[in-house]
Amino acid sequence: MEDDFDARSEAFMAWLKQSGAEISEKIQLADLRTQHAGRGVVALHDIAEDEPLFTIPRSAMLTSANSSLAQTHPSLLSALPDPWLALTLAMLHEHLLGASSRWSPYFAILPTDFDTLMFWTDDELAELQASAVRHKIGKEAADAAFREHILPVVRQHRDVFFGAATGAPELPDAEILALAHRMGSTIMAYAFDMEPEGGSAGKEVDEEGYASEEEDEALPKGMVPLADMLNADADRNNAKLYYGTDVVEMKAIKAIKAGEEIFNDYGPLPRSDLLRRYGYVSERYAQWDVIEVPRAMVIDTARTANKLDDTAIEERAGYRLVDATLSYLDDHGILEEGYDITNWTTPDAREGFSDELIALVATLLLDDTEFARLKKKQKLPKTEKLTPEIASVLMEVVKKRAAEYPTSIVEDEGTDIGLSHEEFMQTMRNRFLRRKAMAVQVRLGEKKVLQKAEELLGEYLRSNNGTEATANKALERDGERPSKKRKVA
Ligand SMILES: C[S@@+](CC[C@H](N)C(=O)[O-])C[C@H]1O[C@@H](n2cnc3c(N)ncnc32)[C@H](O)[C@@H]1O
Repeated sequence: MEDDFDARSEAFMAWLKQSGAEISEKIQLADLRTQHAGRGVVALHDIAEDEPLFTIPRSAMLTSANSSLAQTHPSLLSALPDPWLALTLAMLHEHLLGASSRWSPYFAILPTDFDTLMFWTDDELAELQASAVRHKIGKEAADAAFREHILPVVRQHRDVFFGAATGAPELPDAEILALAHRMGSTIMAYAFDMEPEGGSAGKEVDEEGYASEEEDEALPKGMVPLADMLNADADRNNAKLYYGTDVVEMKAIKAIKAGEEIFNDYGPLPRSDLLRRYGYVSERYAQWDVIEVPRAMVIDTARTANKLDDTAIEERAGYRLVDATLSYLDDHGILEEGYDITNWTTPDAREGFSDELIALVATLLLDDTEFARLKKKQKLPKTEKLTPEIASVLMEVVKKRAAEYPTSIVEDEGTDIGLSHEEFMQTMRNRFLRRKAMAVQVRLGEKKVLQKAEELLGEYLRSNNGTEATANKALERDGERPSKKRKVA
């Protein structure tokens, strides 16, 4: 490779050691560009489980509290509404300081361009077809936040950001915003949540130890040099960052063989979110792919199945086109913008659907008397098992959602099957082809979740006589309900 890639890696490692980091002789910062994975950390020798890989002093981390701006103008940072914006401004200032920044050798190895969805063109985004991730990119929201909170601060404090203070020439608004996006996106893909000593204290985690995205967003962010050079590949994680008082420590959590890559854990993300946040996809994340079905689609489908009128719908679901009212389901925390259908690990059709989605459909399928009884008891329908009526509605939703994607699984699979390594690298070097290939993986994963849903719901309905059950629903509502009554609450 003919650029200064290796020289920058070496300068970074030397700077890190001077900053007080202790780094095991058994690991190396490696050039993984032939795998299209930038830099990564690899084992040079066998490493035992629990062995320390490196220790970074908290003082070497780039946090808003450690930054140069915090030393000279702390009020500019404390006035910002969240930790992400504070670190964005601190990093923007540090970037303008250039060679005078304490972190300049670190900045020299951080990315300057990204494949995260924020930076895709409309044509590139169109390759994601009907993926719900297109509505979650947050580009406008980030842009609005930078215009409201970053740009005015930089403009009002020209003397802090430009000229003699930093050595940087004054920049036009568009360039300041572009820099803010670059720093903001670096934080999204590289920063760690700065947990207090002892790990995830204070934040609520699920049974697998992951906090919700909202929970994570509230934590202070910090850039941890070298810890953020670890790539991730779903469940291949073999190292973990531990938080001490003055240092953070990366330790092996499994035995690692010489030559193997050392991986962190970015979480159980569907490929859509991996692409949105980190700008890459890998087949191993397919296990966490989801398809989101919009609430309105579920409600419309259930309403048609149960012939509910608008007043009844509004009372049950708070669904009104103009003015969403608080409703029974909303009060019970059931109403979400959309519902994720997740991948199956068993042949049980019920598995991929959340309790909230089942509760929504089940409530909308109740007749008036059942609904009144449920409301009186302030309960929700039971959601442990599917019923043929619920399965029929879900089947219809799944088919409607699948119809929103213009190409089939077979067509998508034809686009990138059997690439040689050279062809793969060729694709990866071309920005449009690379992004298209990643978009195809995302949309294909979502279609496969839908395909599985259709297959398992179909099997369930065939063995539970679902079609007949749906047809009976209208009769039931007209008072000809068969005597075999389903207990719902
Ligand atoms: C925390 S950084 C890891 C270091 C990064 N490779 C670098 O060179 O700066 C996260 C970024 O690394 C890349 N990355 C991480 N895991 C990867 C993988 N398994 N395959 C390809 N790229 C990966 C993505 O670009 C991601 O946004």
